[in-house]
Amino acid sequence: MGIQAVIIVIEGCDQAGKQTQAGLLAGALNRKGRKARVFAFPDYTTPVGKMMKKQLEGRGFEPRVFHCLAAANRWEKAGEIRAASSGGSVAILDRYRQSNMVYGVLNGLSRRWLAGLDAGLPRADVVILLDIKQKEAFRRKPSGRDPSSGTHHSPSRWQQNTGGPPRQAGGRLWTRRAQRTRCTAG
Ligand SMILES: Cc1cn([C@H]2C[C@H](O)[C@@H](COP(=O)(O)OP(=O)(O)O)O2)c(=O)[nH]c1=O
Repeated sequence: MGIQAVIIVIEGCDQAGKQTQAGLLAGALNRKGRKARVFAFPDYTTPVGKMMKKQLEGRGFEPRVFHCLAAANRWEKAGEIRAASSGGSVAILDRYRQSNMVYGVLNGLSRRWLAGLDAGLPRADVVILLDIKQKEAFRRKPSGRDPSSGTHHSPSRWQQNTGGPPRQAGGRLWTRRAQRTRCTAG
């Protein structure tokens, strides 16, 4: 029997170190003789990614449009992710559908609606959540946060939407989704 496809997702708030850990993991797998490719989302190089960038930079940030685009951005890459995770190779995803769920809920959107956008995409085998405190995230990046970020809005706004501070609410959602993900990687 051949080696299973492996998709590893690394999630977490802004500045959690996702890119760094994705790179380290790819390097470690390469040294063990496994092919590994890192995909970072949003991928701003694609046509949809360029639209996301405009949404993040523009004044008229519209959550429904942004989260649709974020899902479409993954669909643009679905074929490449499938190819990169086949035949014993590993696809490492720096943010994936879990981000849309967490930030989407924090933006006041329904889980069902958000889940529908990503339904059918390649599924993760492992989801790793890098959990850092909001204070530490702000220490690493004090300003210039984008409008979809769970640390962008004032705590009171998030309190209204989620019943808790962003990291806590995000953490709970991320954890719940991560627990549901069956771990099949060896
Ligand atoms: C991938 C993704 C990101 N996001 C949010 C998280 C961030 O606040 C924002 C931008 O992502 P981020 O990881 O901060 O990208 P970069 O640092 O390269 O600009 O988009 C979603 O809301 N849904 C998604 O599916």
